[in-house]
Amino acid sequence: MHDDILNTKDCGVCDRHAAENGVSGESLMARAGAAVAQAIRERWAPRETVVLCGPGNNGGDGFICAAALREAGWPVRVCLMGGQDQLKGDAAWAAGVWHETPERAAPAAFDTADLIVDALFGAGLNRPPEGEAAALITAMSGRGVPVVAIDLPSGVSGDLARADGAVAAAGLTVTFHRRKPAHSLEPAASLCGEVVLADIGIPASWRDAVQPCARENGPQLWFSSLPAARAGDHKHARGRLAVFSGGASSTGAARLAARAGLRAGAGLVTLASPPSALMINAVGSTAVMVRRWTDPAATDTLLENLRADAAVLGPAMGVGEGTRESVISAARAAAVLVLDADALTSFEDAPEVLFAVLRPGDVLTPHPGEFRRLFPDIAARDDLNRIQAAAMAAERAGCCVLLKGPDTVIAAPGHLPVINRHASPALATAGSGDVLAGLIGGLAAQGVGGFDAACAAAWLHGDCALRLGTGLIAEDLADILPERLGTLHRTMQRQRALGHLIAHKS
Ligand SMILES: NC(=O)C1=CN([C@@H]2O[C@H](COP(=O)(O)OP(=O)(O)OC[C@H]3O[C@@H](n4cnc5c(N)ncnc54)[C@H](OP(=O)(O)O)[C@@H]3O)[C@@H](O)[C@H]2O)[C@@H](O)CC1
Ligand SMILES: [K+]
Repeated sequence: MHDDILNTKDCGVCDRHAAENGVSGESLMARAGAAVAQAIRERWAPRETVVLCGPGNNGGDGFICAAALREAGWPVRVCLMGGQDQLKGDAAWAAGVWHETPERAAPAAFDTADLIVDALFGAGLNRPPEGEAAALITAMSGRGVPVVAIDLPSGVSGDLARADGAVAAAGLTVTFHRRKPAHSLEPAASLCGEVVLADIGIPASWRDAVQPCARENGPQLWFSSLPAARAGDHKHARGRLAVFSGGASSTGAARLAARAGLRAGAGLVTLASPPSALMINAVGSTAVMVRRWTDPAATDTLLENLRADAAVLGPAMGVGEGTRESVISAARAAAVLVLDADALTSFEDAPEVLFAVLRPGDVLTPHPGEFRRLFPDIAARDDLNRIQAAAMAAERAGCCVLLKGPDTVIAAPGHLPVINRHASPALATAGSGDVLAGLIGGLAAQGVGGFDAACAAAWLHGDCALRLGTGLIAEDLADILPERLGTLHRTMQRQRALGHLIAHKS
């Protein structure tokens, strides 16, 4: 599947696997360089182009790209950092395809360029660029013309997905075979600009050699696990969700989550309200039921009385002993727990107490600050990317962890982590996280497993935001969900029908 993400080391394994199966490195490089030239020609008319080649195979791709552009009539110059006699293997072969001696790379080389192809470093970057390399990168980005990165913008670490030194942000990045973490995780993903994935002919048996490290989120991963409403279902059969409210002055978050749970299809949603919030929640809710909740230590009894299938705890509940006690009590009930915000921060001083009561189907939804409070040692490690950090946290917590961000990562023991980029910056608004927790709770209440519920909710949440655009407020998100779910069902039906048709014809 093209939504697989591979670590750079494993991409190298795929290249070697190709060689062992009769596909040479030269052939891979020929296709890689040609794909970059093709992507450029599809986007720009011929213009003065400078290709900056580095000392490794990324530079080799640059030579091939330059030759292909020249062949198509483009005015192209090639600059090389280092001597041509130092090029090895496939890169040395590719330099021969260019037929000319490349110019010695210098910052002034870009002075007349209208387009720059960055083939300095790719997957082989092994330290922050300094000296000559940094000066070339700075000059590339200072020119102010489009930069097309081959595989990765030079200076970006493909696995850690960040740049620790100089980097030139690209308008287009053409990568090969499969995306690497940097194409999907911030801050690197934004430095890549548009990402084009090119097939370079690696045999399908690469899957015998390596495992992806993650996947991009999409309905194909979880659509079949979504509940389909059946005629004759009554509200209790469609899942019961309980959402816990804060006190009188903090009720909005829980109401947002509860409404989202209903929109996600839960048959019955109850707002468990402390006495001070009871009237406010009753007045502020219609289809959502309201139930008096007084004793944190008896939260399990309330959940059992409600016969809750899932429970959302945390949004504006307050940080402290009461919330801690409620979570620990809730974990004794049968309901799947979705823990957000204050339900996470309340365990900052003793996260292991929380992890001890969680079950595999439960879901934690921390933003980076909350993540740091629960997993300080993991968050402090600069040798891990967000995929690895979330996966390690999920193993430790023993449940699903959804680490929020523009590149939300969802990880759970036994599952390949998923990155959700189907979202919009407009989601950075008050209450949007409460809606997400409610959507997960609503799906979990209907029997969707915690990991699938988190993946589906993250995608649907983002889909609603993309549809609404700038100016959205949290209230809008859940209300547009039925329309988005309808569109998704129709799209998936069409795809299935098309799949049947193709299978039938072939
Ligand atoms: N058949 C294949 O394998 C295929 C590979 N493909 C392409 O190959 C790319 C990977 O190639 P790669 O492994 O040669 O690494 P690459 O990114 O060129 O850099 C390594 C060179 O850079 C140097 N260097 C590193 N960091 C540095 C720094 N900070 N500052 C200065 N120097 C630094 C490092 O030098 P050294 O560490 O030895 O000093 C070494 O010389 C991949 O991204 C894709 O584009 C495609 O064609 C598909 C087929
Ligand atoms: K590059």
